[in-house]
Amino acid sequence: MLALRNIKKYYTVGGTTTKALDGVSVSFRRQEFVAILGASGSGKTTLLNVIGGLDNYDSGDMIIDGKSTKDFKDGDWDAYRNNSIGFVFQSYNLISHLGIIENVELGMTLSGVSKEKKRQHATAALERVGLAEHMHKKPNQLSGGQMQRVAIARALANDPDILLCDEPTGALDTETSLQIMKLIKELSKEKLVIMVTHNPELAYDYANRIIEFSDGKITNDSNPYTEEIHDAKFKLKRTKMSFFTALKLSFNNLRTKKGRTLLTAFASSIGIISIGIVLSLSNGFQKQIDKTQTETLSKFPITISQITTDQTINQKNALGSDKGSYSNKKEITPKQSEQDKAQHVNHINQEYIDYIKKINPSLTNSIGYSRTVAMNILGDVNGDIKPISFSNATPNSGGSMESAMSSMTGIGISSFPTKLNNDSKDFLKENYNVIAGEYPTSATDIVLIVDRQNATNINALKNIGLNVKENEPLPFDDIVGKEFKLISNNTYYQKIPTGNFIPNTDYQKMYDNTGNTTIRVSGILRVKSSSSMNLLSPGFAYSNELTAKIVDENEQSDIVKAQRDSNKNVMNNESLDAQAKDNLLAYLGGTSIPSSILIYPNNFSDKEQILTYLDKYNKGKDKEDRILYTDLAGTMTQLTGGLMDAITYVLIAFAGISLVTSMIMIGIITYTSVLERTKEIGVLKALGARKKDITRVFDAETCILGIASGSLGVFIAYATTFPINSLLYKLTDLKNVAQLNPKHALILVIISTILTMIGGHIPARIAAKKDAAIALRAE
Ligand SMILES: Nc1ncnc2c1ncn2[C@@H]1O[C@H](COP(=O)(O)OP(=O)(O)OP(=O)(O)O)[C@@H](O)[C@H]1O
Repeated sequence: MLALRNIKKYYTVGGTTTKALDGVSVSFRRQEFVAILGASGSGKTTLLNVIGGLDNYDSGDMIIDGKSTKDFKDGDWDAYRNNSIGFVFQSYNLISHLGIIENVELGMTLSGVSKEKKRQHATAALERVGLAEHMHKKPNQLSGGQMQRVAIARALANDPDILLCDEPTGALDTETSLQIMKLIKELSKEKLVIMVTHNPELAYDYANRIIEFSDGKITNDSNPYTEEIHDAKFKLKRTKMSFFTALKLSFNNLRTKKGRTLLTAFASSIGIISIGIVLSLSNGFQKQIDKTQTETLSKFPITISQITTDQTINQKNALGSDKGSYSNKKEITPKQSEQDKAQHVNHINQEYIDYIKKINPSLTNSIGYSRTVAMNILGDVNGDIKPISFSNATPNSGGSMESAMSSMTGIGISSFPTKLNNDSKDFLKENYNVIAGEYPTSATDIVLIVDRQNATNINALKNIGLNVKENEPLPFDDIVGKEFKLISNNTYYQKIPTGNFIPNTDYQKMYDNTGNTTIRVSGILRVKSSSSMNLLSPGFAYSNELTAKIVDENEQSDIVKAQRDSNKNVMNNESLDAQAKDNLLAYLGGTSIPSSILIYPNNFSDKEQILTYLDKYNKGKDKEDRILYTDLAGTMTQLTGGLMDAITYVLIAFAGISLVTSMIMIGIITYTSVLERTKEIGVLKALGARKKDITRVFDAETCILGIASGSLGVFIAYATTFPINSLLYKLTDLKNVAQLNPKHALILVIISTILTMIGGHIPARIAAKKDAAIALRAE
């Protein structure tokens, strides 16, 4: 059954070597009761540990059922302990946080026996040791003798072949000792029982074979046996503990230390709480910012102007950049300026305009086409006919910088888009209220835009010939209904004998011309809400249709035709390059292609779709053929979005420090738990637990702690948002700023679990590596 061949086990500590087993050779019968007697320190426990596979021998061989154990791996020893060995210790070694029945079931739990079978076997084992009625108690509710009976039941439950008892009666009184001995004697009828004892009387009374031991050697054997080695018929069933079992085991352990567990969970949740609060605040602030931006920026158009800035240009090595070291070259490097490099000319053509027209009409209510065409307009200024204009430029100053900017950004322009179709909303009606007169009814109706205080640009009023002073009120009637004459190029310009064209100066005659178009101020309009503020600049605004009409009328005029054929300015003979000529032709109404296109999206998400559509046009096109757009609202959103993100990251980094602290703390706590549970680790190993199982038990414990602290943290963070919100409401009038995103909450719990498991895993590994024999000797 079991044979030891010249087994040696030496311990060397601090230079001295103890020969705990010094060449032990002995064989045991399948059923017998062997008592091992010997002085303290003679190596009896070491022998039991070696036989039980808790300790490895240094040399020699141990043969079980004909199989040598020389080549046994860790897993084989684990399975051997679990299947073939039952241990009974002097100090019972029951696991106090498990019930009696669970203690008895533990070995079967490790070998993956089903729940019903486990209960059945455990009950039978407890009945056998006479403890059926105490089955539902905890170990600390039993007497010493009863506890030892539980330990015997535990050793029996898995039906092992060998029962190893290390001074099983050492801690019991005489009467109880006798009862236990009787029980063990009974068992020896069906099993091999090897018992270490200091009590020769008990040994002689009960055992049928006595082996005397001294200094690691057998000195006497009352009933020796020589086994003939047959072919190996030894088979092992591997043990396997599921993570769920580990969880249950750890959960029970934590339950017995409720206070400490709760405190630990709370302490380690502080990191999660702070991150939770940071996230909910930044989340809320971002929502507020987005809301404000949607209100103010959603109506801003996407602009496609003829000259624009390429945002993608790499500005790292740009001229004047302050990066890198000083050059020591004795020469200079010519470079294009950043602005020049980034400048991109959009060649807007009919193909592109057709492409724009195909934008899904549900995404935009209006598309504006602004043109740089000059309007030849004459007005009656107190009986005098004079040229007037609808611009906001300072009178007699020529063009303004402002209009160049606004054509790029789409903000503060003076022409409004007309309805795309009957279903779409009217741009003016959507964004402006009439405060005098009416909305335009035809292309030749213009309107005066005023701000919330009814103020408008003084230059606009001066430019139509009104004699106004700053802050001097003007009645609506002075403006509403006012009429001007739009003069066609052929009337406005006259050809002189040199072949050049000059504007006519006989204004009265031109004014009276019957072919003129009449332009009327139909009404005064005021911004409706902050969202439409700045769309049209205060001053006169006219429809896209009006400029289209002017171009239509003048495209074939004499001056335009002449200008088309000449590379010089037909008015003053100045030489023109291609771009200047194009500009001049556009000014005279010679090109139907608009100078800029403004697409007004319905909302932010529709805008994204429009941008995707516009990007699609550029796919596969050469750089110079690409048409770039400006999305001012997008740029601004990105800026503020980036800022909020940056602040959030910094705050999370700070809060993260406390998370790391809690991770270290969990590590320390798990390590303490490992120390506290050393005995338990020993017992688990004696029952056949693998290293993996021990790691699992502690990993499971940290997993529970991690989930608990994560959930607690998230809950406290959530609860804190209420007082924070009421405080912020008092301070800033902003409602419900702090909002914990459920997704974030879940991620935080997961992070907490992972971090605590990492923190606890190292102590768990230490626990797994603990030597079982040493663990069981621990006090
Ligand atoms: N892990 C160890 N490291 C060093 N020495 C050890 C270790 N374990 C046991 N020993 C030594 O081996 C010898 C045998 O110890 P063992 O516990 O087997 O004796 P024992 O006969 O069971 O003693 P007792 O009857 O007092 O329990 C002792 O001298 C002990 O100091």
